[in-house]
Amino acid sequence: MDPPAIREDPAAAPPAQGPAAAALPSFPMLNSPQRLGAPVGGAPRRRKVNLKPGHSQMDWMRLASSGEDLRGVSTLRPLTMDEVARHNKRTDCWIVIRDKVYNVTRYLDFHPGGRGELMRAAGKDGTKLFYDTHGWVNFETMLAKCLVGFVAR
Ligand code: HEM
Repeated sequence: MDPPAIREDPAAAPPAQGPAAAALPSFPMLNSPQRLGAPVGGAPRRRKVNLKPGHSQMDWMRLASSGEDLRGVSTLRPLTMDEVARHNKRTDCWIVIRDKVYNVTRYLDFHPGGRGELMRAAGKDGTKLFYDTHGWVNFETMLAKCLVGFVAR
C-alpha cells in the first residue's frame, strides 16, 4: 500500500514573497511617526534627534534612580522667576513646568528632542512649550529627582 500523500496545511499562509510581500503590513507602518524622517502625509513630522550611545530614556531612568545628586540643591524651597532666570546655561539649566522648578542640566543630553529644544525653556516657564510639543510625556516621574523647588507666586 502506498504511504498517505503529504498534503500541505491549506490554512497555513504562504511565505511572503514577490509583489504580495509588499502588500503585507509592516510594523511600525511605513508612514508611522515612530519612523525617523518618515514621509508622513498630513501627520506632523517627528523632530527627534539621534542621542549619544548610553543616553536612551531607559539610561536616564537608570541614572535617575542611581542615587546621584541631580538637583544640585540641598532643600526644596519656594523660588522666584528671577532666581530661575539665572539658571539659563547648558551647564546650569533650570526650567519650570506647572509651577515646579527642575534642574534639567543632566537631562539635556538625554532629551529625545535634543538639547537645543530643551534650552528654549532654559531659565523660563516652559509649560506651554512642553504641552504644545508633547503633553503625553510624564515629566513628573521622569524629572522627580531633578526637582529643586516651586515657583513662589
Ligand atoms: C519645555 C521645553 C521642551 C521642548 C521645546 C521640547 C521639545 C521636544 C521635541 C521637539 C521633541 C521631538 C518631538 C517629535 O519628534 O515628535 C521632544 C521629544 C521628547 N521630549 Fe521634549 N521638549 C521640552 C521639554 C521636555 C521635558 C522637560 C522632558 C522630560 C521630562 C521632555 C521629554 C521628551 C520625550 C520623552 C520626548 C520623546 C517623545 C516621544 O517619543 O513621543 N521634553 N521634545
